Amino acid sequence: MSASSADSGLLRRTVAAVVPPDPAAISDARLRQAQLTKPPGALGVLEDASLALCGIQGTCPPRPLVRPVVAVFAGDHGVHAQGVSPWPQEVTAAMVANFRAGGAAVNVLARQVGADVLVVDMGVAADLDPGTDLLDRKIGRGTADLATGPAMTRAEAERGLAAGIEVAHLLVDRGHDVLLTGDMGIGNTTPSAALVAAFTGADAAAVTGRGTGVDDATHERKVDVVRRALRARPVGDDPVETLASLGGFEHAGLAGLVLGGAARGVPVILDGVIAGAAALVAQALAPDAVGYCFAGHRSVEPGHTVALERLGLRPLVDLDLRLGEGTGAVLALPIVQAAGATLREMATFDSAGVARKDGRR
Ligand SMILES: O=C(O)c1ccc[n+]([C@@H]2O[C@H](COP(=O)([O-])O)[C@@H](O)[C@H]2O)c1
Ligand SMILES: Cc1cc2nc[nH]c2cc1C
Repeated sequence: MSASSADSGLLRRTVAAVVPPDPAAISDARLRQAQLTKPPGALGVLEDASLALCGIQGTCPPRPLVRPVVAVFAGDHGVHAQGVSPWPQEVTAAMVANFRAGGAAVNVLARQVGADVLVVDMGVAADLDPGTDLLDRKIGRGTADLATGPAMTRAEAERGLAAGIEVAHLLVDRGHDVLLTGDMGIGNTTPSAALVAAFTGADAAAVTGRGTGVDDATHERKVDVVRRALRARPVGDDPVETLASLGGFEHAGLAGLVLGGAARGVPVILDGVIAGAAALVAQALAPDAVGYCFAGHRSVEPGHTVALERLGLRPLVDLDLRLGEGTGAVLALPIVQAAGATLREMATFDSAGVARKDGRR
């Protein structure tokens, strides 16, 4: 079997394995929520998150999330040649080294919450030192330039999706019970904007932001690149082709991680606009996969808000972050954990002997 048919086979099987979150566990969670010693609804979004967690795990109350891991998918982008980022491409590889040394923001935040950080090389344009702290899934040394043609071949996009699925299986097999998405790739807010525009129909100007902090001229160039790519290669109804046309290797890996996590019944906490764009790919392939996702935060990038609306996910944290790496997902982890803990540990009106609103005991 060729690599490409093995990849498309894994993708097909994974999509078929994604079932909706367990409705019985969700309805048990709703009943239990109503019995907890608080006015109904008073824990707000935590209550919704607790129901979602029960659905994902297929049990009520939900199991505690004790083995979190951030998978940081890294890749470079041919579209960098269009001058869409003020940062040199070498920063991608340099930041990967920083993640591995434990010095990046995501490492600091991950240590705060006891999460492991694992880097996945999806296509960094440099040779990286091998090691157990790095998964080598390199598809190429950066994608092709999406401004002048498809960023990836279909086979490359399928390779990336399959790699992400395999990473999900590997991490769950290692005992991780919640997967957090991270990304690193200079230039990757441009393909993210293009994917969001492609999957939502939004205008390029509405979804293209300032990424790492680009000036007005660079921002205009980004919008133009996204608009021209969408015009040159109109979006069809095949999500893998759209991913290949406009996306990055890390988007493919992240979309695969979402599909793999959903297929394994494990919650996935999404980070910012790169993860949001990738989740749109996963949603187009397997709509029920979104039921396994939490939106960790809302990034400053305008395309992220558009993506979250299409995904139907409410961000748990909104702190004007625009870093990526998984930082927003990591900050949201304690909120998801807290949601489960309240459902698991709070007393009920009956157990605590607290009178209900109507005076009934
Ligand atoms: O997560 C986000 O929403 C986000 C928003 C802006 C920038 N980033 C990060 O910044 C890099 C891409 O920015 P740029 O300007 O080079 O396209 C890449 O490494 C991303 O992880 C990430
Ligand atoms: C320094 C730096 C760190 C990053 N982390 C994620 N994206 C990044 C982009 C830059 C430029």
